[in-house]
Amino acid sequence: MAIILGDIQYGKAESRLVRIVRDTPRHEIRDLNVTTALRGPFQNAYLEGDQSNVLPTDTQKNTAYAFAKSKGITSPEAFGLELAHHFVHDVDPVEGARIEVEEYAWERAVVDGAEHDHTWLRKGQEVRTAAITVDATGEYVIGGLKDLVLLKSTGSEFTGFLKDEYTTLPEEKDRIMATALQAQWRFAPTAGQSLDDIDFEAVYPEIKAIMVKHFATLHSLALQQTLWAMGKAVLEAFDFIAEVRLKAPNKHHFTYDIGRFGIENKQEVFWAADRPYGLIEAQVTRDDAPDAGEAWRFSAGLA
Ligand SMILES: O=c1[nH]c(=O)c2[nH]c(=O)[nH]c2[nH]1
Repeated sequence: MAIILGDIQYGKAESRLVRIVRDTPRHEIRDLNVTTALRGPFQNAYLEGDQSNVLPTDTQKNTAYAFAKSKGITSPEAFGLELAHHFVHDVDPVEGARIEVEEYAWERAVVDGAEHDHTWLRKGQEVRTAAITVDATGEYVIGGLKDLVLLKSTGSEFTGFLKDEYTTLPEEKDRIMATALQAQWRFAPTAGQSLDDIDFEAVYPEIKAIMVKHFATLHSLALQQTLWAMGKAVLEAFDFIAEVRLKAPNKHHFTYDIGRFGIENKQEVFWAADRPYGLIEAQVTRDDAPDAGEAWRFSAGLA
């Protein structure tokens, strides 16, 4: 019997990085949480304590801060590609890099009816995510979001489900449907196109809008059906997106029994339970999608 070292990677997780562009009185802000992970011949660091191939995680962190100024941040995806290219192409032993980015959005404060130049309020909505991998097999970019909290107060039902001796759930023709959506989409440039041709900044709000629209407008027979509609619509809208992965906790809202107090409840008063929750997941893919390769191999699970 031999004990072997399996998969390895190492890096700096969750470098909080804020970039202000202040070339004019009207500043711009990007607020990121950056995770880097390197893959390559680092076995001897584990087996023998030999650091000769190890680019310190501290250096990886420094590189992210340096690039925030020298390369700028046009999008989480493009920033991740810059970092991944650098580690793989410029740092000799590195064979692969995985960069995961979260972005927290800010909106300008409105003061006396006008947008302020250098004061922002944190936007309370979703966190934008990106996961970038570069290695000898190719380059992979995944965009995404998480914690997009959505609720519709009608237009959702759940009936006709399988029942056995343990089923107590009543059929519901008109219910609240709510979730905190996590979605990730894999970019796959079409023929003649490269990742650099994709306008990640323009695509992000459009994907979010498509998903919100289908959540709102589909009369939902189940959260499963809603996820399918959202994922399919994104693929129909963008030929350079190959695959969408969705994860949706079903944030149950139970009609509260105020009949016990002689008060009728016509879907007006609910108990919003936080746990347990149904967890509905789906992958929606083109049947001719290029191979995902290393795209989904994760590091810190941030994105
Ligand atoms: O949209 C739903 N899907 C389910 O699978 C399910 N199961 C459940 O109890 N409620 C719901 N709602």
